[in-house]
Amino acid sequence: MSDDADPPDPAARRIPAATTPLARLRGREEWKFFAVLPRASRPLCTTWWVLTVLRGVLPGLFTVTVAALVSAVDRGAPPTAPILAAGAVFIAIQLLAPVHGQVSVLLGERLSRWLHDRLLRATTRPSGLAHLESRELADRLTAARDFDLGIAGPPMDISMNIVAGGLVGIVSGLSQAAVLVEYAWWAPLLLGGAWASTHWLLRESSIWGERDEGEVREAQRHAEYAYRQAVDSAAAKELRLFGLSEWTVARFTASRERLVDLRWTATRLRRKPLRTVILVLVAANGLFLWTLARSAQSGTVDVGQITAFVQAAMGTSALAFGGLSWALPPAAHSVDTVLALEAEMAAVGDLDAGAPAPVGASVVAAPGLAGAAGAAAHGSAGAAGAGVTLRLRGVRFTYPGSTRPVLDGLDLTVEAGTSLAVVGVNGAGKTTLAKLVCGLYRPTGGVIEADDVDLRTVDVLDWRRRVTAVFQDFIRYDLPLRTNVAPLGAPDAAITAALAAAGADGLTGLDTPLGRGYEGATELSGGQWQRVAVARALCAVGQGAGVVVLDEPTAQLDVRGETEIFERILRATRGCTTLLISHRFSTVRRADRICVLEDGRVAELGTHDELMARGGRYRRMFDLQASRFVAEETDEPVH
Ligand SMILES: Nc1ncnc2c1ncn2[C@@H]1O[C@H](COP(=O)(O)OP(=O)(O)OP(=O)(O)O)[C@@H](O)[C@H]1O
Repeated sequence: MSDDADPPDPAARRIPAATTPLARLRGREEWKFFAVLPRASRPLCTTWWVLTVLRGVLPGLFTVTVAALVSAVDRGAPPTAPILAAGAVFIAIQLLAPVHGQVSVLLGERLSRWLHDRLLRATTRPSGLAHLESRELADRLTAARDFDLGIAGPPMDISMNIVAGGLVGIVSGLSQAAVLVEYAWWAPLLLGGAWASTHWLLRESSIWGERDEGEVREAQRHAEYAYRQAVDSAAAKELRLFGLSEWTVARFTASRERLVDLRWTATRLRRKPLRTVILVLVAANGLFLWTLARSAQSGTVDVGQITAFVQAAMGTSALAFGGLSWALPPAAHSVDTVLALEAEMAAVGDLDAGAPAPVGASVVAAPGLAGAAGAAAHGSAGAAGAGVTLRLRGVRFTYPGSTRPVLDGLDLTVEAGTSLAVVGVNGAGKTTLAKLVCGLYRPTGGVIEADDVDLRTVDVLDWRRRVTAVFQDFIRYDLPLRTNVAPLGAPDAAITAALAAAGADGLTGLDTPLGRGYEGATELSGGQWQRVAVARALCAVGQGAGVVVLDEPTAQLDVRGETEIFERILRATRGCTTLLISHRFSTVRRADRICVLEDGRVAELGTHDELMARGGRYRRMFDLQASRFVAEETDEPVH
């Protein structure tokens, strides 16, 4: 097989340009925007369109009723019916406007919700992680979220209102232009064409087009990043300690100013076309009004008709450039990006995208899963899942977008039910190895086998049910302790047993929320949180996981706590296959075997005693840490 193939470039996955006019129309962002509205809410969308057409037609009707009134007065006929009709139309115009506004806002909110659902699906569904680490996709995600962030354009509920106003203008302009047909066939074409040309001449969206999109996205990304730093509590300590508050605000302001500049440039771009627009409008309206005046002089139109035609000529101006050209492009762009992201993220993030399973292989259940289900049924922390033998053969791995292999021909076997510690300098690839074993990435070369079954042929979700882990950057859920230990639920007995095994019993009640997000919540220390994360992994073991990956699980614990908890972990995971990553040799030495990772391969492998006797890298690292440790904490022997 071909190893270290270049990672897929998401930008290369764009859909080819459509060729037929209909396909081109359907490919337009504006088309897609209107096409998704019924999916956000069919009743609201129907009401919105009905109100749009009604509000568009009513001004034309008002013109006709007023003209009828003037004619009646001119002829000396009773004016009651035209007065009542004009009054009814006027009241309808006044009433429908706020109702339409409210419906627009509601529809905009529904659309936002629908887009959020799609975005969450796009980011969480792919089985791997590469889509979240791609800069190109991260930028597109930021652009897509603008309907929510409102950085480059108004938020969706406001956009929807502006779009509604713009569409009403177009329908009403057309209905007024239609009145002019009675005067002359060319009049609606002349005036309608002149006013409509402003949409084309004054398009400000050019600045947000392909040419400048990169700049806009970069400014959006920087603005969002600075904003997050300012509002997230995680960054609060360093911002204050290093005196970075003003600096962060300045960075946010600079990015926002850049966006405003880009928009101002777009506005300036309109200066030249503006002269043309004024010329076109003056010429068209002048020609029409001059012709109408001559008709009035010659007596070919009566006073009622003159009233109607002048009013209709003015009403046709509703066709002119307005909010539609301003609000629709960014809103439609967000929708288009959200729709495209689902496929693009899946193409990059799905583990099997572009990497077909070996010929003749079919997807099978994870090894030992039957045993896991049995253990899960018991629901006790003691019923550990069966371990599997993990075998890595010539494993290579290069991160997407990088050219440097992190793992480069790694051969390693961890026998079922044993523990293996992995040590190595920072950046040696220990966490990467853990992520590969967890099935979060596929190797770019070589094979990982579980009980002699190639993991590429195993359903990744099945496999992940067999594996549990404590990562360095584990999640601290702002939720009750119970949910933190068993997010998908488990019997209380299993949760309590897992907490006890992690030395976290007595921390707080199972129903007490952790973190600051809830009333009556308890805030834990770093070490206490780490015990909760360990309990989560041990609870999964009780539920049937047989492979345990521990990436610096005790880094935030004091030395006594670390020794004690690791003993507990080993006891609770007896029978499991355990991969331990740690820089603390007092923990590492307790593993059945230890491997030293260097240059993407195994440099040394053996038990603690074997490696010490060999006097190689492991021994040097161990002695270095032991001597420092003894110097600093003479009362705490390491051997
Ligand atoms: N998501 C990523 N994208 C690109 N490169 C990455 C990514 N994660 C890690 N790397 C690179 O891969 C290499 C190995 O990283 P890894 O986190 O596996 O090292 P480690 O041995 O666990 O280090 P440490 O002891 O510091 O935790 C590093 O050079 C790192 O820069």
